[in-house]
Amino acid sequence: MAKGLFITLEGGEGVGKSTQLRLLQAALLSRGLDVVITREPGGSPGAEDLRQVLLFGKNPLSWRAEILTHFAARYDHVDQVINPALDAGKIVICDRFTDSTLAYQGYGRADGRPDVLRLINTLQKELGRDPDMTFLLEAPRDVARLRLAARGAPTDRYEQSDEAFHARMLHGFATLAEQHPHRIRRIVAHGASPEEVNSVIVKDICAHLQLG
Ligand SMILES: Nc1ncnc2c1ncn2[C@@H]1O[C@H](COP(=O)(O)OP(=O)(O)O)[C@@H](O)[C@H]1O
Ligand SMILES: Cc1cn([C@H]2C[C@H](O)[C@@H](COP(=O)(O)OP(=O)(O)O)O2)c(=O)[nH]c1=O
Repeated sequence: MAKGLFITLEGGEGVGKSTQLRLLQAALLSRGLDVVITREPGGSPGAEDLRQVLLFGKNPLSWRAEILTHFAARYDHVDQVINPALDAGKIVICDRFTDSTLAYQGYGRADGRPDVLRLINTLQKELGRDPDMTFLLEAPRDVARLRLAARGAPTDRYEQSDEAFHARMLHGFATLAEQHPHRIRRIVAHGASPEEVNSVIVKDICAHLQLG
């Protein structure tokens, strides 16, 4: 069976993940590579339904229910979209994946509580699909907030969380990057144009694929 490449983009809101996703798709397609772009929560029809509940549902879920719902969406997305594309030898690039659950639910909501991290890591292990490469886009929170205000999309449950939540979440991403230095590459996502940020990421992917 052909083996594809599974790449994820991570980071706080407004750091430029969606922008990089589109630029990466174009850059890799122009090199003749077969690319699928997708996002979480969502990415499959059923998971997109769950996204509405997670981001815009009127009633807050308990922490266990919130984590299980993110993983219900993720299992459907992996089963119906990500695994079939990887099995067909494609490059799959996903805007957010399990590192976001660890950072937002594990660190942002639960401040790194061991039982919460354990539940997330157990669900991830059972899922059986880990990213091959992860790009963690980093920009100061003030810069990201200005970009979000300029973007003007409707704000979801997580964007409305207080600054202490965001600080814990960003600390979570930094901790994950320290724990997984071979998989997670930290990318400076401010003070440079989207195209300049993109060229750093494309270079890294091409080196991984041993392309010139
Ligand atoms: N390197 C960059 N410099 C300045 N603005 C950027 C950069 N990358 C993205 N943006 C802008 O910032 C806003 C948020 O970017 P977006 O890709 O939607 O972030 P995310 O998906 O991480 O929330 C968008 O309006 C986008 O055009
Ligand atoms: C995948 C995932 C996302 N999230 C949050 C992070 C984001 O605030 C939100 C997804 O919103 P989205 O608009 O896709 O991201 P962004 O604002 O970065 O462009 O869901 C979690 O809390 N846990 C998760 O497992």
